[in-house]
Amino acid sequence: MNNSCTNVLFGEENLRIEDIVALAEQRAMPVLSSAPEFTTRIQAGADFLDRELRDHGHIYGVTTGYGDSVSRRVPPELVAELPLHLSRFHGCGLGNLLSANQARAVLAVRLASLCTGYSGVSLNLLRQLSGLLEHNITPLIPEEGSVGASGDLTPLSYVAAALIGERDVLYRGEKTTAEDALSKAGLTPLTLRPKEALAIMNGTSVMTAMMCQAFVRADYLCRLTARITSLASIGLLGNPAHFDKRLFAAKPHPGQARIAAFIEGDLADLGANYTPARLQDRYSLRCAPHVIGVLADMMPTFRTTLETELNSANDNPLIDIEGETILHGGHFYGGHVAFVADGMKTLIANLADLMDRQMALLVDTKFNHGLPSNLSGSDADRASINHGLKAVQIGVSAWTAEALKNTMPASVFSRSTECHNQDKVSMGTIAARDCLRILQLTEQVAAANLIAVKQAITLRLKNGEIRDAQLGNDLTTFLDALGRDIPFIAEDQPLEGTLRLLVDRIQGRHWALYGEDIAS
Ligand SMILES: N[C@@H](Cc1ccc(O)cc1)C(=O)O
Repeated sequence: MNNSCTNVLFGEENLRIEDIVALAEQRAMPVLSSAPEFTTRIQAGADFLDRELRDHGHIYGVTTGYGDSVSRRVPPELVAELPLHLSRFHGCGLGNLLSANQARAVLAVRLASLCTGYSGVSLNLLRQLSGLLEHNITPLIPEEGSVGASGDLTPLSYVAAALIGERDVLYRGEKTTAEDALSKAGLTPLTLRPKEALAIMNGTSVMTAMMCQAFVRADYLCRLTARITSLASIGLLGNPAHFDKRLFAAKPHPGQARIAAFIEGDLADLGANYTPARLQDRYSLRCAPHVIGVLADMMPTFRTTLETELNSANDNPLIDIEGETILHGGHFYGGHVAFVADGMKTLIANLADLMDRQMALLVDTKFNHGLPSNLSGSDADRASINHGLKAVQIGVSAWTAEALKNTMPASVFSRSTECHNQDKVSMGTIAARDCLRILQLTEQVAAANLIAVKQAITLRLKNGEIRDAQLGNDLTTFLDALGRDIPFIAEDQPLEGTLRLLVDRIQGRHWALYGEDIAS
């Protein structure tokens, strides 16, 4: 991971997923464009809204109630109070709070949408939103309560609240009131102009933020699973010919071919004298590129879809500045993000399942071609009391089962809600939360497999069944790095600490893997 701090410019070029992740991980600071085209455009949107209100006096969400309450007319003397009500009546989120990292991603993603200039918000609002990021004031956002169409209304109401100095935030690592944090940071609580609460809340920014972070984790896990497959193959005395590029030219899914090439490269130094234990390995080795490759092939599509959403005006109504019109539609609908999340979570859970099968082969003397039971490295006279990785493998089964269970698509569970105004919704935020949970579980499975493959290869080297030189440079460097984190398991020992450390390493994208992202 690159730790140098850069700037991410809002209001000019399209943003990339990595920009959002860098802001979330505090490796970047937001900068609002000072280009006259941008500031003029934003100002023009706010001015047009003011004019519309003055001249015609009838705008959805400005002079009407919200959603199904559209036919309720708000008299001019109450218009100014309406945004505050929207932010407050949606203050009903429940469940776990988003992490500070996630909350920063949400702020950044919402800022990106508002900077497209279709929401009619003031420059002042954009500055305040950017100010929360700059001063690291992160709203405490409960993760439950969004149906993902009508936007992430409830979780985003916590962003609106922080901007106006209501509810709680994290500031300098401490929980405090938004009012207190704004004052300490030298910011003035925002007074919401007409439509501004709706503009902050009426979009897909929570699910999109979650999926930007999921995307980067999925990319790393995709490559890590290829590396684990290489090591599992050596540990099981597998056949490297399964990854021959001629095979993959004959069935040329590009992502699948890349994964096969990664593994083929890892195994290239095994040499002509190496004799695999079987002519054809079981599918969890032989078909690994076909499993990992599906994710690798879908990642570019996931990127395009997420980045289109990220750089879009996901709000309603939109202000068409050039045409001086108000466009009423449904751009708060998170169907695309929901599908990316539902699709990605299935592909990630398949990686968990693949690694679970690989580990099952490694620990079982019926399949592991001469390795000790449960990969225990104990001396022979103490083998009767040592159980090696038995419990870790049971854990892997549990994490895998839970990951697979969570693959139930969320997007098909649309509920008609809000007096049947929102009678078809995306459930994209639930899908994104599932996806993050599945990523966590699969990272745990990968951590366990790292212990297993490292132990298996160490045992092979000890027994002289393979030689150091056969591992090649990349695998040697990787195994050396693992050796600094993972003990050789001779006598039984608790491995929770090692597993947690490895999960942190994975989430921090600690090891360079194949020198490239899958979907860069
Ligand atoms: N998303 C709705 C607005 C809305 C806002 C808040 C609600 O509670 C309900 C609906 C629309 O644009 O039509």
